[in-house]
Amino acid sequence: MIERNLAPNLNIIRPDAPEEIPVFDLGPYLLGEAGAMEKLGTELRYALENVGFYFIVNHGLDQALIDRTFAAARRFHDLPLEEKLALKLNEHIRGYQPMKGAVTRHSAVNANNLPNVNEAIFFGPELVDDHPDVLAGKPFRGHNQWPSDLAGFREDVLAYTAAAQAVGVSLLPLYAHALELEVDFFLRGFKEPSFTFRMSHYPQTEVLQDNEFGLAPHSDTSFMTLLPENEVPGLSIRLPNGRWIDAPVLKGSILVNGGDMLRRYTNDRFLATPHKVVNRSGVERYAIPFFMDCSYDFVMECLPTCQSPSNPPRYEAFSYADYRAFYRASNFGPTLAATTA
Ligand SMILES: O=C(O)CCC(=O)C(=O)O
Ligand SMILES: [Fe+2]
Repeated sequence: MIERNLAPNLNIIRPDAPEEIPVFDLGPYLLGEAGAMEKLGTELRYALENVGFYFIVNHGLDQALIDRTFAAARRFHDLPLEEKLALKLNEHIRGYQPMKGAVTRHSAVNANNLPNVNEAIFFGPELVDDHPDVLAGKPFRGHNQWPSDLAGFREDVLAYTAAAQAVGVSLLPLYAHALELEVDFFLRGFKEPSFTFRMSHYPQTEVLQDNEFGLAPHSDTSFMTLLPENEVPGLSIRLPNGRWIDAPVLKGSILVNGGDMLRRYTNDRFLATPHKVVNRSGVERYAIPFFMDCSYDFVMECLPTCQSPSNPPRYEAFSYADYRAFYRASNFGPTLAATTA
């Protein structure tokens, strides 16, 4: 059972916390240069203990594929509403969530009460019809819903999610080093990563009500979120010193952050830093965050290097499905669907 202790460390404002989001060049590490893994891993520890966000550059994800995926998000959201509504979000977090279709109630930093001014379509791992989990009706293990009439869309989404997953997995040895664990520690738990891939559309909005956002202040649920650089601004981040900053723009980068599953797994050692979106750019904004988690059946037990007799585990062991079910229940509003990622 997951208890409702949502995010204690978010309430602690640390005036001394850094204001900069670190930038990591993955080039030498991906080439296997001696010492590169240890150096980056140590820097990653600092980033996740003190900021909760970092940029990666030279990450190996093809920019043409990123561009095509942004274009695919636009093409999807340009479809007539009836076609999108035919793919209505199902209980497995796959499908279309209409504009203002969800309230982010699950937030430790703001009392959100108005629906988010965005629409989105969600995908998860593509499972074959006779996958044992599908046949068994396991939660969050259903089918993706694809638009019938959008040439190349499915191929682009599948190529992008495979590529983003490869980037996420390539970072896992750094997380292991950061947490003083054997280098392949997380690779074992992430053999078949769970993920949610979200393609969001934020219409440009000049006038917002009080407490209304494109996406209200929230922390992600994920172990790791990968967000490719967006040419349209709108994302801001609440740093651990309590200050909101606009996310810096860094050409060709991917912004990575930790969510609540990482925070719980690390006994609150690594941050799940809140962020929000408001699109006042004057143009339509699209975003393609990839939320990556461990294998479906893996159980996250408080990491050995994140506990001690004076710092015992604060959370019971949990699986991806346990956390998603808890999140859905705690985020569910009386009339509106829960937000999903
Ligand atoms: O739109 C963005 O830039 C960020 C989106 C986000 O934070 C989310 O979908 O969880
Ligand atoms: Fe987010």
